[in-house]
Amino acid sequence: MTDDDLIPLPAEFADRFDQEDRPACQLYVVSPARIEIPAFIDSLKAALDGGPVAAFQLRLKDVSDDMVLRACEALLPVCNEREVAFILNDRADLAKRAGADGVHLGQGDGSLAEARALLGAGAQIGRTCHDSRHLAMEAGEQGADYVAFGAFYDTTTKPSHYRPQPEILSWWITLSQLPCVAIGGIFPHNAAPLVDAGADFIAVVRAVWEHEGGPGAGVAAFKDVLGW
Ligand SMILES: Cc1ncc(COP(=O)(O)OP(=O)(O)O)c(N)n1
Ligand SMILES: Cc1nc(C(=O)O)sc1CCOP(=O)(O)O
Ligand SMILES: [Mg+2]
Repeated sequence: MTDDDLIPLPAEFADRFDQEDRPACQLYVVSPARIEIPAFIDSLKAALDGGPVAAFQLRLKDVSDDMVLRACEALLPVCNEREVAFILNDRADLAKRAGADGVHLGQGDGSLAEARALLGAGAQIGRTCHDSRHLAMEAGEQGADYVAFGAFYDTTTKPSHYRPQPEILSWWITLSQLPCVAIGGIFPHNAAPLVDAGADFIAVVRAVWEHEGGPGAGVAAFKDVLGW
């Protein structure tokens, strides 16, 4: 099944969920693919103290399981102290061992049902859905806690040939109460169309970690567009 096979919602469903009840869009900070512990502990503290951050994702690539677990051990307390959700990327098994608040799973990162069985009802489980309405509906049916669409803009962090339009966010929030995340090439200057379209979260890497003023300034720069 492709998105072309989807039947449009009947008009009477258009205001099925009262959008007034939806919380304002929040910031979801994703780590660089490589970090140095312990130096990154202070970088994370600076980022999380730069403004209200709802969630932090540890997204390490091409490192050992031991390194991921050591990073979790160092960074989880920083998030816990600030009541920021700690989400581990890719690996439900390591999320369980580390005591993470949840896991983000791409389409090739394993089944949502298995992750739920492992992590329990209280865990936050996110699913990458690229530009696909079908994948998002499937993720919702399979028990995801949020769906992520992207990449909305060009990004060197994770080059992607998927390019959703902001309208997919508006479509999703009309259809589902499950939160949606917008990701990919998002900076303060280009976030407004995604916020306006209904993103519950905007997820960012370079906007925070490559900000010339440091990660705290990177987070603080979202102040106006997120209406803090
Ligand atoms: C919030 C969020 N959205 C999407 C992704 C991408 O996940 P995935 O497709 O598995 O790619 P990798 O990040 O694992 O390279 C994400 N990590 N977080
Ligand atoms: C991790 C990730 N996932 C994407 C997706 O489209 O699923 S885009 C992306 C990278 C986001 O990094 P930046 O904010 O630096 O562009
Ligand atoms: Mg992945």
